[in-house]
Amino acid sequence: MRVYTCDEMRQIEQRADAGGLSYRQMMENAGWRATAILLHWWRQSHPAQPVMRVAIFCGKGGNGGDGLVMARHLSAAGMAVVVVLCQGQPVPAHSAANLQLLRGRSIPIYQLGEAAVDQLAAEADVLIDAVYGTGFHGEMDDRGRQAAALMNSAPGTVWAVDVPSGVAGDSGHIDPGAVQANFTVALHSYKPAHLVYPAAGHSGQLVLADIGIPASCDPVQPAFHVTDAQQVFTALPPRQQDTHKGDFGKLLAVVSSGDMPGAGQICTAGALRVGTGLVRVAIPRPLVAQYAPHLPEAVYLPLPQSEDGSAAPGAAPVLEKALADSTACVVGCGMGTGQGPAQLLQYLLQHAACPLLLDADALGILSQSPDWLNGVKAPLVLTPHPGEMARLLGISTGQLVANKLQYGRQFIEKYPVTLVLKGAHTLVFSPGCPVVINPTGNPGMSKAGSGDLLSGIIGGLLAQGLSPYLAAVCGVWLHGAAGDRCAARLSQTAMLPTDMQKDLSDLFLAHHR
Ligand SMILES: NC(=O)C1=CN([C@@H]2O[C@H](COP(=O)(O)OP(=O)(O)OC[C@H]3O[C@@H](n4cnc5c(N)ncnc54)[C@H](O)[C@@H]3O)[C@@H](O)[C@H]2O)[C@@H](O)CC1
Ligand SMILES: [K+]
Repeated sequence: MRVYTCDEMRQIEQRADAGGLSYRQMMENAGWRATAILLHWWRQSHPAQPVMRVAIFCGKGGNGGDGLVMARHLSAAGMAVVVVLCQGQPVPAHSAANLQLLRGRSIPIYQLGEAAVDQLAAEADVLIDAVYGTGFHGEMDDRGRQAAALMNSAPGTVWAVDVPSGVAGDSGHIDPGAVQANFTVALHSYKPAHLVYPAAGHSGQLVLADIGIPASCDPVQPAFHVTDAQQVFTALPPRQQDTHKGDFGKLLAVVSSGDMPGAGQICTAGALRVGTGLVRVAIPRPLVAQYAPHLPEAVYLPLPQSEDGSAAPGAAPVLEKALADSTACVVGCGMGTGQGPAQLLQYLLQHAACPLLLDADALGILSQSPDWLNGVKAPLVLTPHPGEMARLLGISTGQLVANKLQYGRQFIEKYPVTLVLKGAHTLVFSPGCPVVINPTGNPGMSKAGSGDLLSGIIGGLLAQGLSPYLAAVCGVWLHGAAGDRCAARLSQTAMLPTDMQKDLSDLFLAHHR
């Protein structure tokens, strides 16, 4: 799946133009393809109504030019088209030329603010948002907001060309007046804002339009990447015949306290289900009897327990031998945030040579002392949800969510870790790598225990020798894909993280692993 930034798109278009596909032709192709897609949808969804009433809201740039091309083709197809110029006359020559082509045809052209426009918007079956595209920056001006408000309040279906107006294609910043589209026709490639939530929620259903640009014009190292099954199963080598458990890694899981025994159990199961050779579980001693019947494959490292049910202060040295013998370590799931767990985390950060995954309570402890990340030798993977990430940064969850890409990038610049920022379309940030957008998963996974399973999956892949970046990217994809299978089997409402273990095995079976 192609995802290119607005800047990359400009370079792609430059290369296409230099290669002989003119800007004017690209605009013609964009308007023509978007028209074909719209007509196909209309004829499928409204078979008894041959004439669609369309109001096309055009800005002054290239996006508006696409709208003007659509006006010509929709009118030629017999649709009742009106054009509303929202920012006066088009500026780029190829947009202006397309306005010129409309003169002399029976297509009414209005200026935004004319009395008839409100009524036309209210009567339109389809409203086309061609106000701003990849050139949008900053805040919407009054006219942009006025056009967006008309489209958003109209009863018809809103189709956005390229990007819903008011949504910044790269950062995903959403202007308060932004268009809420039912459909968005993305030109040549998806833009980050189509896939990164909450901006993605403004696009409605996405349709990708080929506008004739050859793949040779695409960037060699794009800034974003969307994971697919092929990448995951290439990174996970098949298990060879002549192997033993030592070939598949040893994971140390430092997890659980008295009131959260399940978190560590789900994490451990996740690690085992992705094929880890050996999982050692360090938990407060009284929990061992609870765990063992459910997870007989695990090896237990009992820790002294404090009164609050978590590991007691002074327990850390118990980990020494197991840590030295591990190929990865997961810390946090349900372990508590008191003095004992804080000491365990600090010990692991100071002593681990193997990759270390920090989740849940480990992130809670870390938010009190983020400087603990300085000077850590072990490769680190952090798996916060937005609330945990906001606490780590000392900002509100709202601030974080509105600017996920910016905060994620800044964080890995400050601390060279692999950051898995969880949520719909989880993001993975890792130094020197493209930002990865995960396409799998569904709202049925928004349940306690889901993150613990993910930690176990990524931890297990780390233990088997995948790099932090690949372990995170593949782990997040597998977790979401198992969730999608589970939702199809049990419903998003009823599915549980523990159910997803079966789907994880089905997923491996389906890919002959
Ligand atoms: N460059 C090309 O060759 C192609 C461009 N195409 C279309 O052109 C779009 C990009 O065109 P443009 O770069 O002209 O820009 P846009 O059409 O996205 O932006 C419209 C105009 O609004 C201005 N603007 C941006 N932010 C504003 C704000 N906050 N307040 C007021 N005005 C603001 C921009 O400077 C621009 O003049 C693409 O999204 C796509 O729809 C397509 O026709 C395919 C080919
Ligand atoms: K638009």
